[in-house]
Amino acid sequence: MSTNTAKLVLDGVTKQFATRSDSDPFTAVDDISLEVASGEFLVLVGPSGCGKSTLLDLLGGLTEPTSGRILLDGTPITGPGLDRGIVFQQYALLPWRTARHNIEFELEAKGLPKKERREVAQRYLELVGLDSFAEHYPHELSGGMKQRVAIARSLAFDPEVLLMDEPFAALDAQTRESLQDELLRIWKATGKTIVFITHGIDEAIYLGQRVAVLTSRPGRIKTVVDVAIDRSVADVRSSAQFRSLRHHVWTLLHGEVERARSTELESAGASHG
Ligand SMILES: Nc1ncnc2c1ncn2[C@@H]1O[C@H](COP(=O)(O)OP(=O)(O)OP(=O)(O)O)[C@@H](O)[C@H]1O
Repeated sequence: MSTNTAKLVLDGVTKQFATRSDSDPFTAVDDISLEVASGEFLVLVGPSGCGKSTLLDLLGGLTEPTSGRILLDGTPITGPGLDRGIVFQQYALLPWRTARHNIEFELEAKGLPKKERREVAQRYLELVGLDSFAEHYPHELSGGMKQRVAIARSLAFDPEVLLMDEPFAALDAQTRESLQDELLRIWKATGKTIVFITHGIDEAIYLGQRVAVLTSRPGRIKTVVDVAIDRSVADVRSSAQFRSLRHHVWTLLHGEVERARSTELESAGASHG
């Protein structure tokens, strides 16, 4: 049930897709109920195809639930809105605009006057450590820098909720780790509510205050794990607490991956039988 402090409430959310044949619709997300508190960093982790992106699309208002409801500050989400910023795996920057102008472009749509656009873009370029690359075009930036611009662009809108769909998946390990640190710093500085999707167990535990583990098809909430670790120690990922949580989440996920594999084998066997 919803509480006053919940930023997002998912209440019995199911999403089905029509299939080509006359058979039953395909259930991608099944009866998910979950609350995300204001200012919380929640990570969704689950096996491939379990409905993570579908869930994020639902939160973004890009698609509607078949049943159940999603509330933002107590009001049902009916479509995309400036109160939610989405960061995808792909950078989606305009190639003919500089980093600065990519950020300013979206603020134009928001109707901000020129001077203010410039100031806001500058602030967020600084926040993601790219002020000296402001006049560079996307092709002159590394993958990590492009993703920083994409994050800065989303933040510049000042959305209350940031929805991130595997934003660091395409990056090398070092860049990913430094962007994870940067995101945590930004989250602490801005107090945004973040819903972050990943395949990576380490990434989930490193970033999340809570990690929601999804089941394989259809996607349901298997468990929500509280990440109570001491983040002030050096090399958090090597700490005993971190390793124990990693093992816990790995065990939960591994069971789901095995289950998905045997279901696939069964249906392949049935269709050949
Ligand atoms: N528009 C659609 N029409 C039909 N089926 C869809 C549609 N979108 C997603 N699906 C199906 O729903 C299931 C969940 O997809 P989704 O992309 O949400 O999973 P995911 O957990 O994000 O996967 P991955 O981790 O591999 O990115 C998949 O089986 C997918 O084929």
